[in-house]
Amino acid sequence: MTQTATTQNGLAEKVSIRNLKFFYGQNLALKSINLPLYEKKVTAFIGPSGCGKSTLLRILNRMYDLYPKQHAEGEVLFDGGNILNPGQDLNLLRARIGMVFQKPTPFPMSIYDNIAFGVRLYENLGKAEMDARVESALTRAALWNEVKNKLTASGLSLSGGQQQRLCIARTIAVRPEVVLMDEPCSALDPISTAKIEELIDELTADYTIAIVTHNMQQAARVSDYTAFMYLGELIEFDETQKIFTAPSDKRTQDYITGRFG
Ligand SMILES: Nc1ncnc2c1ncn2[C@@H]1O[C@H](COP(=O)(O)OP(=O)(O)OP(=O)(O)O)[C@@H](O)[C@H]1O
Repeated sequence: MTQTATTQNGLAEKVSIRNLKFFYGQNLALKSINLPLYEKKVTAFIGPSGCGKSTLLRILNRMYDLYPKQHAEGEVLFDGGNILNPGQDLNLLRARIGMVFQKPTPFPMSIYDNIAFGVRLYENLGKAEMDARVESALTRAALWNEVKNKLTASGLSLSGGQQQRLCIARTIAVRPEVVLMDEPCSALDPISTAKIEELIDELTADYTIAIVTHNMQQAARVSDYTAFMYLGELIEFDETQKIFTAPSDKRTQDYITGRFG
């Protein structure tokens, strides 16, 4: 049973980040961040290089656990539980909070198996059910028509833009609740970028999405909420339209108008 807190503005907080600090060794990279991710909304993280956007995203599915000497303090509440707790089941967490990386990273296996591989880790589906799951994930990721006749071809044989859509299909095939995207279009041409942006728009019907982007226009186009970060701090969080038309903080204003960063 999913529990989600509803806030005063009527939106449900799928993830609540509270007093979050993050350390690389002794270095404090995030300074007490407080932020909601609203359910079935897209939240963009923007800010100059090194401000902590990727660090924040990687905390949300405990990617940092793979590295010694990195640790987080505070709370990241996901359906009421703190995912930073040592007892958190990381496999389960990563099935529920999936991630798409900057560079498309298909597995060196067939298009079909790229999708089925992750599903098999969590579910024991029969052939017909798995076929249906693969088709629906590829359809949701707007890739089915391009690959339906070559599902046994290697995922690596696809173009960069197709590979990124394959990675998105792979992520949603395990039916996560939250999808994290770390600059998902930075390695793509404008047409593939437009496809991914359309896809993000469609996915928001079912998923809560957090996206890191350097591209201001992209943040303005795809997100409902925007968090502006600077030097490890969250400077401003608000509706995207407000951030881009009437930000409260001068540093946000300077950044979105290209005065620094
Ligand atoms: N593996 C690491 N070890 C030590 N410090 C790190 C490591 N990764 C990031 N940092 C530091 O943490 C801070 C935040 O980095 P992060 O990559 O999260 O920023 P970012 O906003 O995503 O930057 P960019 O836009 O350039 O990707 C920076 O000061 C960076 O130098």
